[in-house]
Amino acid sequence: MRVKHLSKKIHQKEILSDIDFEVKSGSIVGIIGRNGAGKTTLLRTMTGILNPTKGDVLLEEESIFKNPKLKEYIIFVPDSSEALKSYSTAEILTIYKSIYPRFDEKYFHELMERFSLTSVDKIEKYSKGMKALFSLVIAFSTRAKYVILDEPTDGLDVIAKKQILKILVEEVAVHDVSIIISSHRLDELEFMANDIVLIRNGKVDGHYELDTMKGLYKKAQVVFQEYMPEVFKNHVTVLNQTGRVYTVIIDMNDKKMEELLKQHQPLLYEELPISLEDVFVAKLGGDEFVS
Ligand SMILES: Nc1ncnc2c1ncn2[C@@H]1O[C@H](COP(=O)(O)OP(=O)(O)OP(=O)(O)O)[C@@H](O)[C@H]1O
Repeated sequence: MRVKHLSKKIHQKEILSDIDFEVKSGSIVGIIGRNGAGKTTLLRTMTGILNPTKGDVLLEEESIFKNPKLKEYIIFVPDSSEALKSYSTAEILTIYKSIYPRFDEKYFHELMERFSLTSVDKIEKYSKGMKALFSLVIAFSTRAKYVILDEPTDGLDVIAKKQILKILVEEVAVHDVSIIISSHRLDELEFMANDIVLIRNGKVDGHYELDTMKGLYKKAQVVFQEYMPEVFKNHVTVLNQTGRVYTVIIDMNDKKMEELLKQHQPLLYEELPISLEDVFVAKLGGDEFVS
């Protein structure tokens, strides 16, 4: 799937601007960014629910807007299943079977059984976790090649989250599905995403392979004789300070760092494993970050 120079205006306000990236087949792409960055608008446009103001979404070089039949290969799971709450499981099954010609009913029943989901006369009878699982059961039963998920584990307990993460990884491995997932849970994305697209103010701020992204920064614990010299502070992102012990993120492209370390001779300099969340904070700037 190629998102090609996509822009979207809503009420004259530019929400997305020249978004351009590719989703490789059989990969998991994490869409990250601060609240209001434009992630949901991007996902809704990639699914064909919203029309772009400019640009396109291509499947095998063909526009999903010019050839709407291609939308059968894409399914969007929004972050709340409120819309269908007064329908029964059987009614939802019928609706999706009519929209998705490759809907696999056998697989649907298999997944329902696997997640111990029983049929109900109204989806609102399901708990939040059961609704989230049911949405995924429907999504994967459509046999769509691209499954687009908005905050799939938001507000769920640990067990439900684990069940969801497991089915996502399995679907990619076994059925070669591609998953595009917007999440504030960077720890979860870190566990499964191949690529990360960082959205900032409606623009792509970076598209990285996860491992490459982590290689751009180093995390370290540093202790100085006195407090951290100001010049040093200007070159790092301080994540935490306890007394004279600082946990910092260092930009690997900052050539001045090596020199500063030699010059100021910290009493202790110890590298720590870096997480996606650390990189996010470093990129979007310390306390500017709101999860
Ligand atoms: N229908 C709409 N009318 C007006 N403004 C909108 C509409 N939909 C989205 N926006 C605006 O577009 C911007 C991006 O919203 P969007 O929901 O895409 O962000 P997000 O990154 O998904 O945020 P969050 O992480 O909080 O869910 C926000 O400023 C929002 O107010």
